[in-house]
Amino acid sequence: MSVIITKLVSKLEPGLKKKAFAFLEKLSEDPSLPGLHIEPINNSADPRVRTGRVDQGYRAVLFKLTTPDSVDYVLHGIWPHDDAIEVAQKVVLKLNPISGVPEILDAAPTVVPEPEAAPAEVTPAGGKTSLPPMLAAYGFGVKDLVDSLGLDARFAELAMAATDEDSLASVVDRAPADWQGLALIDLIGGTSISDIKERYGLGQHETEDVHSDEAIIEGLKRPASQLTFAWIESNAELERVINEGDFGAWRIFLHPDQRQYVYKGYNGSARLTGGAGTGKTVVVLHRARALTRRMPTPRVLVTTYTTNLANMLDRDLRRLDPDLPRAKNIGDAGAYVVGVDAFAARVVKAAGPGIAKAAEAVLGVATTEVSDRSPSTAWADAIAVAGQALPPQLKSPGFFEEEYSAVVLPNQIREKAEYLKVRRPGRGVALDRAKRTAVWDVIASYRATGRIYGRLDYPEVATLAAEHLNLQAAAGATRPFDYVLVDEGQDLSPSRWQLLRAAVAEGKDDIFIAEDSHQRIYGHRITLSQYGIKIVGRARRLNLNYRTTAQNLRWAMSVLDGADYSDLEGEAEDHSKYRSARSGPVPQFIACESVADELDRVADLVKGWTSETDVAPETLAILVRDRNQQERVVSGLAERGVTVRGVDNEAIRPGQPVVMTMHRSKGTEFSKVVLFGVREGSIPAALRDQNYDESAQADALLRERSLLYVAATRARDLLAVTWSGKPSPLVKR
Ligand SMILES: Nc1ncnc2c1ncn2[C@@H]1O[C@H](COP(=O)(O)OP(=O)(O)OP(=O)(O)O)[C@@H](O)[C@H]1O
Repeated sequence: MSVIITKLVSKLEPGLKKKAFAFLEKLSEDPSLPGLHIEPINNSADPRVRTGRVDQGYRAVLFKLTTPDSVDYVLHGIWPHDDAIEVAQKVVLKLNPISGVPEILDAAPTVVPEPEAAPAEVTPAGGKTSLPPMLAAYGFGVKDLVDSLGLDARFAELAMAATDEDSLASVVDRAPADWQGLALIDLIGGTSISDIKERYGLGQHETEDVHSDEAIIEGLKRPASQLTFAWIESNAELERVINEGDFGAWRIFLHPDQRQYVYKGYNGSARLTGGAGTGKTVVVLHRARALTRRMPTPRVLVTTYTTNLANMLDRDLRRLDPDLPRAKNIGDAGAYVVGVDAFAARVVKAAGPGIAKAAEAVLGVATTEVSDRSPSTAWADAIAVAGQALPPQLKSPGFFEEEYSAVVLPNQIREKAEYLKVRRPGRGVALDRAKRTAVWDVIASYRATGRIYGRLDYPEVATLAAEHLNLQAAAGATRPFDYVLVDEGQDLSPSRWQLLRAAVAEGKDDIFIAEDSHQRIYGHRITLSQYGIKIVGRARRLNLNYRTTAQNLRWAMSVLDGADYSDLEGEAEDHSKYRSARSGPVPQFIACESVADELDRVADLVKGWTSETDVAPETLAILVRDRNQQERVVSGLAERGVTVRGVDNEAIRPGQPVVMTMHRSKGTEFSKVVLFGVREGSIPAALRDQNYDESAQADALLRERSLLYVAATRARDLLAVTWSGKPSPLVKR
């Protein structure tokens, strides 16, 4: 006996959650328990309908499905007693005859809201013309939607009347079933009807009896059904779904594409691209669980660039499955979640004196002093000490960081003679022999200082760790992991990739990478194949944005317009395919006269938001370009009577709206977001340190665009963009 829930369960009123859980827990134990009162209803349109007693005032409406193998209950929802009886009398569970997806429908005809008036377009002369319906312009008619896909006829009519993406998104919001809304989004995204049918498993079962219990149970297993219906594996899982509401939906109701990437076996490394909010992290987490559940329990590394994000992955993996086996130490069976630099440091620490061999190979010195990190001024100091022969434009810490991490470390260059000969593909700035010699002098000084103080920088630690694992493997040791999963792959530098390559042997499902090159805010463009990670045809894409409304997404994508991005295999990236399943207000743009004025306006905005009922203050955020601005906003708002919390490395805590840098906002999400100080000169920031090369400048500008894109896509519902003086050139209205 199982309980099958629908998404409605995650939308229960707070006061009802505990009781709903107790009811469903008992139901899955034994439906005949007397307190449950599972009873049929007189004159119900569907004889399988049952009601059950949740408490004195509330009743659940269920369908009882009986097959030779089991008796299952589908929970439709929970309502006050009289409403529940009314619902129970008229609802019917049956297969949609065309799509083969089970649907819960009213037997009585429904009243569908009238289509919204088509938005009007203002002509230059000031007159108004109506826009043509959008789906018709794409060549689709009601017949395609209803007869080929099986969409509800009234819903299809509404969809046909939509004249642009926003009005279509608001129609999608009212879809009678999730798959119907998503099919529309796919259609305007250019997916063919036959591909949509395949993706959602539609229309391949036309001969089934639409009312039989067996056919309905089979239908509930199809990809389209799994967007709305779910079998509950355990009471603990049920409790989590009920308690966490919409925010927990990702744990249960995967999109068919997401599901495929979670469970698919790959003949090697694979890569998943997708815009912000398309569920890449969701796939990484589910896939990590699926891999960890293989028998015997394998060793699974889940990693990403920053510690903050690794902590969030760790928390969410626990939320997804608190019982998942966890590895305590590197090399133990179970899931091991850690930031990539912390992983490198642990490998190096665990090696003890054994790290000397790797240090000899990478740095040319068999040091074992590897626990301290270089200060952020180390390159500037080395340039000051040993950079006299450098041409002025190369006196740049940015140049050295990149040269060291892209050329010197990955090639294990230890001496000047090696550096004079090394190929530097992909590096913009050309270096003749004299320049190379001058550059090497600085690198040698940097290394010498590191040795004196026993310090290494992060890329050095990663390279040492990679070399150590490779040396051990060459001596016959097994690599520490069976599977590696990487989130935010676009931010990793060559030495981190070398480390991850060294952490797992080449083989089936060895490395799974989620990435979005539009969100690269650290590091430089690289291609994976250079570091032994071969994707070869195992790259896939997610296009549906679950987080951001269509209106906010459109603005966020306008920030990327006109810039060239390429993915981790060097292919051009296109953002025009991303679509949102949600609709909301257009972003607000607030031009201010001065910073004081901007703070006044933002204080009013935030006061308004926090005064609304049902708003958890920590779901509101103000995102800023840097730490100074963060402090200014926190104190400026405090002076205006608005208490907000500046968040740096610590986790977000409940109770107050959050102020954080755009960098720190990576991977987070909020209901309402202000992008503060989006003015000329602030973003893009003045790029003083990138003057050594045009391509470095262009890359730095790309990262600035990405930063604004990352920040803009943190908002689930509302986005406001403010500035004082001139707006950033990236702001298009
Ligand atoms: N199948 C789903 N059902 C419901 N919500 C989902 C689903 N997939 C993703 N989401 C929600 O969408 C939001 C974005 O998901 P996620 O963080 O995985 O996206 P992402 O692609 O990693 O985003 P980013 O690159 O911006 O960090 C989250 O709130 C998540 O809960």
